[in-house]
Amino acid sequence: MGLVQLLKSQVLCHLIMCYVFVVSGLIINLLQFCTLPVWLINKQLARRINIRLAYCISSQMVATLEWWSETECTLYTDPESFPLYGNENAIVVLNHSYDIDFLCGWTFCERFGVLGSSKVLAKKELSYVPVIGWMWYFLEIVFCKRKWEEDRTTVAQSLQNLHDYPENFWFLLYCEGTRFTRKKHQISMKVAESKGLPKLKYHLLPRTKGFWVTVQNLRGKAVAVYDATLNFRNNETPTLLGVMSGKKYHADLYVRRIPLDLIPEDEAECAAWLHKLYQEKDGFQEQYAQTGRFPGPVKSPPRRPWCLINWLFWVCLLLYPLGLLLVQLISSGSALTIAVAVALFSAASLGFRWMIGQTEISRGSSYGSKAVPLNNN
Ligand SMILES: CC/C=C\C/C=C\C/C=C\C/C=C\C/C=C\C/C=C\CCC(=O)SCCNC(=O)CCNC(=O)[C@H](O)C(C)(C)COP(=O)(O)OP(=O)(O)OC[C@H]1O[C@@H](n2cnc3c(N)ncnc32)[C@H](O)[C@@H]1OP(=O)(O)O
Ligand SMILES: CCCCCCCC/C=C\CCCCCCCC(=O)OC[C@@H](O)COP(=O)(O)O
Repeated sequence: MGLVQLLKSQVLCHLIMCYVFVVSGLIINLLQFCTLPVWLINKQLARRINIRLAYCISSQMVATLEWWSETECTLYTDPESFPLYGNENAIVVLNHSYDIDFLCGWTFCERFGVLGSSKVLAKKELSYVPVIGWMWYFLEIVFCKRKWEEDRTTVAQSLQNLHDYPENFWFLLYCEGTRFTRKKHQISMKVAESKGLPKLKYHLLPRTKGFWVTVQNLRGKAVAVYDATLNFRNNETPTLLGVMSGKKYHADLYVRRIPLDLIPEDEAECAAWLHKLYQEKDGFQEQYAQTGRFPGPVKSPPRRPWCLINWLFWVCLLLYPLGLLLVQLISSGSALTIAVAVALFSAASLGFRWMIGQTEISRGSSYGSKAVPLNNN
């Protein structure tokens, strides 16, 4: 292990990264809060400001992946679709199998210039996570309780609000509804069996209602569905802590562009269409397992320097006051002050660990791990 690699793997280094991320994030959250009066006067201006403020937060995590861990992100896609990415509104359907699949998604958003405006159908619990969850509130992210009776109206309304959104966005849908685990897979395959659907090897059975409601409510705004299938080379199981420790991963993403007009409007037909899509995705994963690559040519966009520049800006801005504080603390010589500082430091470390834990499948929810009574209508 080289010296730089050794440095990157140090806990102290991770704590400093978390400190910069959280403190800059809270400053940005506060700035976002200050845009509320602008909403009343000029909603589109407020949205544009929030897109840029959100970029300052999410791009820090992208910079960690691209510049700190130097993870390689390869895109498999057809050259005709490539020029359209980033220049239109689209719904992205992605498999939910890795701790950092969202971060790989963000990396592609960054490379195609839609990181600040990118959206997702997210579980409500994430809206309470400081920095990211609070940022999402101002970005008009669509939250769901994963209780259809409650979600059907709120999700549709939030999607309708996006019709006059001023900048291009990608709307991410994890149709599996939760992250892949062996147990959740077994249960969802029992559901598939009871519904007479073919089994999937690499995916959970997709939940179709969120997809249908999204497609129906974004018609006229989004023009395509991007079917995105992610995998990692050499059976890598990437984690956020691994990325922060400077581990280099190799992500491969296969994207097919499907015009939205081709997706059926009728709910049952749309559900059948999505099930078929997941069977195809399963086939792509099987091909990847056999050959180590997805179909089609490779057309990877290069990483851009902006997220690194933003990150360095916040590092420089926030490390100086931290250094000053430490010097003052030590020179004060007061045992009580030092004890309080140690307690605060420990509490902050636990808070950082909790935030990182939100990305970990091993700490995921129990959603999808219990057999739900089937509605055989
Ligand atoms: C060029 C490059 C291209 C692309 C780059 C890639 C990506 C970049 C794009 C954008 C990035 C943007 C942001 C990313 C940043 C961060 C994202 C981070 C995280 C957020 C992710 C989440 O929070 S995922 C969880 C929330 N989302 C969802 O759940 C969506 C999917 N769910 C649904 O659609 C659901 O239907 C629902 C939520 C709307 C409602 O859920 P509910 O449970 O109430 O109802 P269901 O209809 O799903 O359930 C009842 C039916 O399901 C059957 N059933 C029962 N048990 C199971 C089971 N175990 N598995 C499957 N199905 C089951 C049951 O039988 C019922 O069936 P019916 O036939 O009666 O419908
Ligand atoms: C610059 C370095 C910064 C390092 C510090 C980062 C601290 C982490 C900050 C925020 C973490 C929140 C990220 C939210 C994204 C979580 C994505 C996710 O995958 O959610 C799970 C959800 O789909 C399904 O949940 P379950 O599988 O049902 O449970």
